Amino acid sequence: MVHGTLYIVSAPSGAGKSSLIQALLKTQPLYDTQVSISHTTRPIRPGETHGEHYFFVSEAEFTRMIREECFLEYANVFGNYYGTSREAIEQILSTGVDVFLDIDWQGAQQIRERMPQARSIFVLPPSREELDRRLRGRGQDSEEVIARRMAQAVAEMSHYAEYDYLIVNDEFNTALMDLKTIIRAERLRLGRQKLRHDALITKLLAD
Ligand SMILES: Nc1nc2c(ncn2[C@@H]2O[C@H](COP(=O)(O)OP(=O)(O)O)[C@@H](O)[C@H]2O)c(=O)[nH]1
Ligand SMILES: Nc1ncnc2c1ncn2[C@@H]1O[C@H](COP(=O)(O)OP(=O)(O)O)[C@@H](O)[C@H]1O
Repeated sequence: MVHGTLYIVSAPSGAGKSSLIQALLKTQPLYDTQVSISHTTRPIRPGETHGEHYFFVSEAEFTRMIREECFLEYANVFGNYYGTSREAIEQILSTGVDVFLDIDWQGAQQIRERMPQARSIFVLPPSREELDRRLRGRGQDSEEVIARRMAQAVAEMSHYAEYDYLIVNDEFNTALMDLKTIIRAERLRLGRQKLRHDALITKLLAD
């Protein structure tokens, strides 16, 4: 069985990474690509569903999961804990499915250390003004929260050079095409193709 690829996607809040991942998933069958659902101690927002956007847990539960080494990575982001379940990821990858992690730069660093074969993608907005517009356009945050997010965005973006790929999400469909191109190229790597086309290669090279 060909092992799936783990993709890390990071971006400052509002750059459009959730929109890109969701649009990508719509074009890929579930047996090819899935997105990991993180655990978080952040309060649930209106419109969010437990087990769909996140698994919303208490700090006591999160601390227990850290102690029992349930997380492949975890980090404190904007004062709340977020973590990726080790068991879920390993199980999905072992069935040959590619998995996307929407995580911050701290989580990305931990994954790179533990799974050097993972691929990482950073998404940048086309300008600070546009990032500000997109945050406001979501209609989700107060003026104070937007100012805080803009400051945090600069801190997150300062880590862009640690990633394998960089996408500027200006025109949405172009950025989506860039994301699909990365995945397609990764699937065409020799190691993966050799396993996938083992029978064909054997036949072609037979005496
Ligand atoms: N390290 C880590 N970061 C995560 C995880 N899940 C989400 N994040 C990051 O936490 C940040 C806040 O996410 P969220 O609460 O959904 O808020 P929003 O994306 O800013 O609206 C984003 O940068 C996410 O990429 C995770 O499991 N691990
Ligand atoms: N290329 C784009 N052009 C214009 N608006 C965009 C683009 N990509 C995303 N958006 C919008 O920007 C807002 C933030 O996108 P979202 O995917 O929630 O960001 P993130 O997950 O990075 O926080 C959303 O309202 C989304 O519809």
